[in-house]
Amino acid sequence: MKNTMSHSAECLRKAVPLMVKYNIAVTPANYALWYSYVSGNHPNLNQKLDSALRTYGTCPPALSRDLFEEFLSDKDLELFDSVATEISTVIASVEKGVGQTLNSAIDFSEVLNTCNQELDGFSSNENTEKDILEVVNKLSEESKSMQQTAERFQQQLRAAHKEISSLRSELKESKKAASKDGLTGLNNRKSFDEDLELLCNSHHSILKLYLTFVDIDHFKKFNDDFGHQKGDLVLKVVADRLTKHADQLNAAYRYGGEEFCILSQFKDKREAISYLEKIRIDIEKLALKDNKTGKALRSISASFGLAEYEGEAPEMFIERADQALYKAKESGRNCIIVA
Ligand SMILES: Nc1nc2c(ncn2[C@@H]2O[C@H](COP(=O)(O)OP(=O)(O)OP(=O)(O)O)[C@@H](O)[C@H]2O)c(=O)[nH]1
Repeated sequence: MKNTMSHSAECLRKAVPLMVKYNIAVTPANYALWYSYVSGNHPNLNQKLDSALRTYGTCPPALSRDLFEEFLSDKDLELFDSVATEISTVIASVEKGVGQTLNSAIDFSEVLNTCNQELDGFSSNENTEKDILEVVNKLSEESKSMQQTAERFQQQLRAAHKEISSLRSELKESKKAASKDGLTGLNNRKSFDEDLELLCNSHHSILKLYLTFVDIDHFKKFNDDFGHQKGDLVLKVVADRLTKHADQLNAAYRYGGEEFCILSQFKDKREAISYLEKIRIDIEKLALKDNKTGKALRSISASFGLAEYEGEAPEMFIERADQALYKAKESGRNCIIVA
């Protein structure tokens, strides 16, 4: 893969007309996808896109999403992001250069105007004076047109700069969205897998690493009695409780379905348990109401399975915390069990 700045800029430039041609929505995710297509980094991606274009004459949104997920790694997105940053920097420096040129053009024009005025009052040799005035007028005209061109150029650069800046912030947003759970807004399973791997591999802190599984009790019954939508509401309010207690050392995730998990760092198990106890009580105290009737819904509770990291593989760590959760359910639910 060619990795030069000009190659990257070329790819960015080529991506947009293709997206327009094939009627692709200009979202940051699609832009990154088509940037990748043009740069040819993933031959299989190109094959699949080409086949979609042959079949549908476009790439349907659902397929674009699948291709984005399948082919665009965080590394690709970082590369795309850094290309956008580089281009933005280049534009900024060119803009500065043009700004300076513009200023010198204005200076130049002023000098010429002054000369012009001085020459106006000069009358010793009419022919020479006329000649000089003509030259100065011509120079002055040229300087003005140079100034206009530079102004236009600067406007174009400003527009490009703005476009790249908003593209970068949108890309950041789309990356953020890719790491969050759509229903609860918590970190999603993908983020959990990444964070767990990272923490297990780099855990040398004086604090210990803990994993807790949190599972809502008798949730199936709640769904059955009040409907799936009310069930979703329960997931959201429980997620809110977890978020309320989250901080730099305690990150909460939706693991899947009605199951959540927390990656924490504490001095010891006692600290970890007292932290979880606060969350358990907060969930127990939730007073859910039916929005329409105002009637109180059934109270809810959650069970907790906690494991301290013992240097094992992440899967084993998960397994132990899961086992602890299983025991919490067996022990009557609404409690914390340590592996
Ligand atoms: N409303 C809603 N329900 C979900 C979602 N994901 C999973 N569920 C439901 O969560 C329920 C989980 O039920 P079970 O695993 O049997 O466990 P439980 O009823 O919570 O009982 P215990 O865990 O044994 O206390 C199932 O009925 C799933 O349909 C979701 O996103 N929204």
